[in-house]
Amino acid sequence: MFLKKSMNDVDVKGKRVFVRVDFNVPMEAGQITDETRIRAAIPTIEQLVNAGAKVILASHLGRPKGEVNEEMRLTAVGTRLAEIMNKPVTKLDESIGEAVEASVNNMQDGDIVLLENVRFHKGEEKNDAALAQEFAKLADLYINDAFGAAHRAHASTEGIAKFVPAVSGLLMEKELDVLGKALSNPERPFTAIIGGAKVKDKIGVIENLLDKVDHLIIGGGLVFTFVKAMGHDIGKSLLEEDKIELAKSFIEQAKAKGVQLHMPVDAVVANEFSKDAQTQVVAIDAIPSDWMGLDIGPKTAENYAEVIKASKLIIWNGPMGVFEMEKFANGTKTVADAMAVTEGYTIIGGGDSAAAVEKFEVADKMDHISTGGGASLELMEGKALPGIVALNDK
Ligand SMILES: Nc1ncnc2c1ncn2[C@@H]1O[C@H](COP(=O)(O)OP(=O)(O)O)[C@@H](O)[C@H]1O
Ligand SMILES: O=C(OP(=O)(O)O)[C@H](O)COP(=O)(O)O
Repeated sequence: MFLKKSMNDVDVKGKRVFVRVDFNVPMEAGQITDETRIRAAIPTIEQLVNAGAKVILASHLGRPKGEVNEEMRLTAVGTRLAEIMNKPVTKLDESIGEAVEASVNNMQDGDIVLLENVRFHKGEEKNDAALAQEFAKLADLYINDAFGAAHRAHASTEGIAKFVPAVSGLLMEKELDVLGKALSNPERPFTAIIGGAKVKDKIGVIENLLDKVDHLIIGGGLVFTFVKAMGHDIGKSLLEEDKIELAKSFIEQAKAKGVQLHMPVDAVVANEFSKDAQTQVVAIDAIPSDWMGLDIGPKTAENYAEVIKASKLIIWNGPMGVFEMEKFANGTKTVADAMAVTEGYTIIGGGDSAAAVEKFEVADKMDHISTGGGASLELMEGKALPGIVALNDK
């Protein structure tokens, strides 16, 4: 149950509405390479425009560390947004100050202004109250629609909510609704697939999931810490030495809790981390000492696909191998294809798994692709997200 006030609960006509969105899109040479996050915010923006609000959009882009960085301006995002909306978007070069206030004062109902990258100010990530008040000055109402940044307690995601009425946007509600429902009352069998490289970030998730899922599938770089915990040599594969004991305890806990923990039976190993590396498929207990595991093996991939096809709810976060390189893409592709055909409800937890389903052209077969990687992980871990906690209660 979502107990926070929504933009549907308030009157926005004629109001100056500060909307925090997550326009943190990948860019290459000044070009947006994936506009999913812009498109995901459109329903909120459209509804506000149609209701006669003055729409002031704010976002971060990248990690400029509190300084102006020409490559991290939101100019290209503003241009693209105007094209998608088929409507002018006034992109400003600042996010606070007199010039911004003057532009906002000139807005007509239904107009859209896009502020500059809020992380050009040091106070943003420090959640500085003075900066939050500068943002609040611009607005009669605050809407947080930045699900991807909801796990950050920053001036434009959390601080501002102390100084102006604060409600959630449509994307935020949809993300919380889908992820919240899936986790609070899951259809079973419920399967979670955790892969990728960030052992530290994901170990907490694994622990939390052991209380919720029927099947836990582990792959990617982080699986080798588990393989090591099982007593096998892993050669030069990725290892988080200080997490071996924890991995052992998870294997024990999974048994005790009746969770089926699925681990690789084979792996694709390489003599170096390169797209041109020599490769071979080996049993998981036979990784040669000078080689590294860069993908799950074909038998493992098939096993995982079977579990996915027999599940009613599947959440996937993190690739099964170094899928960016052809030779190590099979595990991730096999999982993506199984996600595409399963009758279960499929959720992709942002980040590289979202990129993978795009790459393997099955994105349109997924039931929900979250716009937040870190945010959906923290939600799965059962953590409260500061950007949501800060909103007004219903
Ligand atoms: N066996 C592996 N060894 C090293 N890196 C891997 C391995 N498997 C996957 N990766 C890498 O993990 C990265 C994604 O990890 P991570 O950031 O944790 O996932 P996500 O972005 O989905 O949260 C990918 O770039 C992928 O190449
Ligand atoms: O891209 C984001 O996170 P994600 O890669 O975990 O989905 C969000 O925009 C948050 O960005 P941040 O991790 O720099 O705070």
